[in-house]
Amino acid sequence: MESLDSGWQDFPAPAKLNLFLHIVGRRSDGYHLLQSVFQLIDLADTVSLRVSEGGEIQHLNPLPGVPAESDLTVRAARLLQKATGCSKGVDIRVEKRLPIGGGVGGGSSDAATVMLALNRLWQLNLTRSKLMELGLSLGADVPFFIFGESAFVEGIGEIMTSVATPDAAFVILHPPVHVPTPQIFSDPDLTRNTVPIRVRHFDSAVTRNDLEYVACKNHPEIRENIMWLSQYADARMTGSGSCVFASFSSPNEANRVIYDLPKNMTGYVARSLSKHPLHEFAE
Ligand SMILES: C[C@](O)(CO)[C@H](O)COP(=O)(O)OP(=O)(O)OC[C@H]1O[C@@H](n2ccc(N)nc2=O)[C@H](O)[C@@H]1O
Ligand SMILES: Nc1ncnc2c1ncn2[C@@H]1O[C@H](COP(=O)(O)OP(=O)(O)OP(=O)(O)O)[C@@H](O)[C@H]1O
Repeated sequence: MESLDSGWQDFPAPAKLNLFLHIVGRRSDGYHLLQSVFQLIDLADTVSLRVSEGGEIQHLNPLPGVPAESDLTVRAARLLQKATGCSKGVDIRVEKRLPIGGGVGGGSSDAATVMLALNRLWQLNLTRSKLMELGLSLGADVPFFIFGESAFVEGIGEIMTSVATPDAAFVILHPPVHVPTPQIFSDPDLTRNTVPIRVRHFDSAVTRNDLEYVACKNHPEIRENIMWLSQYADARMTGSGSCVFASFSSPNEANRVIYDLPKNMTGYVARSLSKHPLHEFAE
């Protein structure tokens, strides 16, 4: 949340891991009903914003292959303008660290950060629940980042309950494949009938990621990364992939795993975050 003389301010957009992800049904519109524990981690993009007068929204460094108009940060700012009639504008830059299409929610988190930050910078005073409701139209994970703490998530991603998760260090591996989320959800081999969990908690022994089988079937590199990491701890995929992760009790332990990483693999160490850094930007 650094403020620079030029009017630019920096805001973090942290990633998430799905500690487990069960598909428990499908709605008539094709969207899937899930149960998941979402965990915030301290690996983050940086979103820089500069408020302008006159209402224009500009993305100054769009991602390769993502036109500014379809970037989730621009869409988030436009959505807030439309919902509130705010006449101010904003210039946007994003320093991307989170792997795109990695299942760590990078695009959704960038969008949530723009919404939380503009709620303050444009003095909109929207409530957290209103921001969550608006954010759902941008992506299924946006409400979680606005909620801003570890959560047991249900529905298509919009129903959440705060849940305590242990402090942990994670090793996250990024197999070199891009997994389009719609491709995974539309695969005929996806199981959609996991029996719903009744107790809202996380137990790695009785949970899994239901999207993992289909993702590994289409992208063997994901299976290879899971196998490698499984030498050290229970390893599984996050979201619709491609990233896979395992949990360790200390950053030292996680760093030792990264030390062993073969040269052709990419990995990061991250720590659990108990609250989103911008949590206080909405009530
Ligand atoms: C599976 C998760 O990664 C868990 O974190 C997310 O819920 C996916 O979120 P996302 O990548 O932001 O996906 P969205 O942009 O909302 O949806 C992409 C596509 O995935 C499918 N989709 C997504 C979420 C959901 N609960 N059911 C679905 O069937 C839909 O075909 C949708 O068109
Ligand atoms: N700011 C943004 N950052 C990343 N991707 C964006 C952004 N805006 C739009 N996109 C589009 O969204 C797609 C999904 O990106 P993202 O990195 O959020 O996937 P993901 O980590 O798999 O998400 P999830 O965990 O929610 O499935 C990208 O392929 C890209 O086309």
